[in-house]
Amino acid sequence: MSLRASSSATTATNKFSFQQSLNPKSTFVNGNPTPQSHVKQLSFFPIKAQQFELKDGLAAVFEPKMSLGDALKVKEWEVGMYQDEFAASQGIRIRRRPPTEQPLHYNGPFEFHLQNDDNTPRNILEEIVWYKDTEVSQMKERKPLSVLEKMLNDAPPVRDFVGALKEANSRTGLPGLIAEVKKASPSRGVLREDFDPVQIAKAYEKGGAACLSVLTDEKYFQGSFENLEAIRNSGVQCPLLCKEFIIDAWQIYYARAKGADAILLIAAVLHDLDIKYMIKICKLLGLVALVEVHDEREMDRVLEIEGIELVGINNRDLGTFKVDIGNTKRLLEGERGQRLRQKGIIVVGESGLFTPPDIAYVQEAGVKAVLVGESIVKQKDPTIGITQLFGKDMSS
Ligand SMILES: O=C(O)c1ccccc1NCC(=O)[C@H](O)[C@H](O)COP(=O)(O)O
Repeated sequence: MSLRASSSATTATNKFSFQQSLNPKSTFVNGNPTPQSHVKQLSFFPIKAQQFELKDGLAAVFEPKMSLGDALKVKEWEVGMYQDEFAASQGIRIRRRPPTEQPLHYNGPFEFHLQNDDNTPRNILEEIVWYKDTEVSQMKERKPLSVLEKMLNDAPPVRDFVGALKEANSRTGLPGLIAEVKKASPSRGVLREDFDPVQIAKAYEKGGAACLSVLTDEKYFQGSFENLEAIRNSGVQCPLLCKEFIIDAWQIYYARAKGADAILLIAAVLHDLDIKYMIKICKLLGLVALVEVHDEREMDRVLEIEGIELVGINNRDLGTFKVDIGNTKRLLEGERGQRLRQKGIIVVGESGLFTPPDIAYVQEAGVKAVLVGESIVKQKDPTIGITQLFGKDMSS
């Protein structure tokens, strides 16, 4: 197998190699199983060929003479280096995985890890992403794409997420509601002890929610894909957003297989090439992506990407947990708001919405939909929670 490839990262290269990562055959190199971490890393950038400057100024490219194992190690190192560098060039501070492994230290019979800047997440979002990286690798091993293909054939048909939001907005004159089925969160702890996801979903639907957002992350939100599947099979008609930290295209296929109609892409975590590629996969599967931004720079990046139908403005800073609904207004002011309208993008106001004046404030700023969790999931009867949030019965 030739390891020679272009040394520059282009869209085409990424597309090709991403597809390679989705091919279950790529878990084998020369017939031998490849450690999953290598395959994942293989999926991004090609190995750089060694370039030598010749006397006449021409560059010659040589096939590196090294074992495949060594070549993969070099590649792993390169991928880690370039991925974060590339993301950083777009203002992304979240590192996809720890820059260095935690070295083991020995002291007599004890072994321990020393913490340093390179192996300690800078904030909760980075911690979630690092954990997700390991979790997804394990899930992919258990359910490679060949298995997912069969699950996808049996998946329920996709429902029109954007259509449901538009319909609710024109029917009520208020932003369409994406009601969040969330048991807990890192910032707020457990929101509801008696958490029955299907019962809550039914109560939301009865209260007039246009769509539902179902947390599937287990470690930090106490959610699950079983919850998503159970809601989808319960007779609830609302389209479903799989609220997950997506870092790998495999997760999109998995979400669809479990009944999702929409998925979340967080611009603070994903660089532009990832977002573009993942949107293509969504379109292939009939899903819509809610692309979430928190600041002007993320909004500007997203405005340059074609094919986006839904942009969420998160009022919560996922690094610091600070919530400010003024963020929605700030990001929709002036030219940005104008460009979003020209592109026909539906804007979703997310987080920290508790009262009818909050809803009026973000609606005034330009949102056509809102994503709400805490204020309605905590109510004894979430149906009444929705009526209180909007100040009117949203079901008719
Ligand atoms: O809410 C958190 O603590 C959190 C931490 C890290 C990543 C994401 C996080 N939350 C996701 C959300 O932003 C909310 O679930 C969603 O927008 C609803 O917010 P709310 O109505 O305030 O519950």
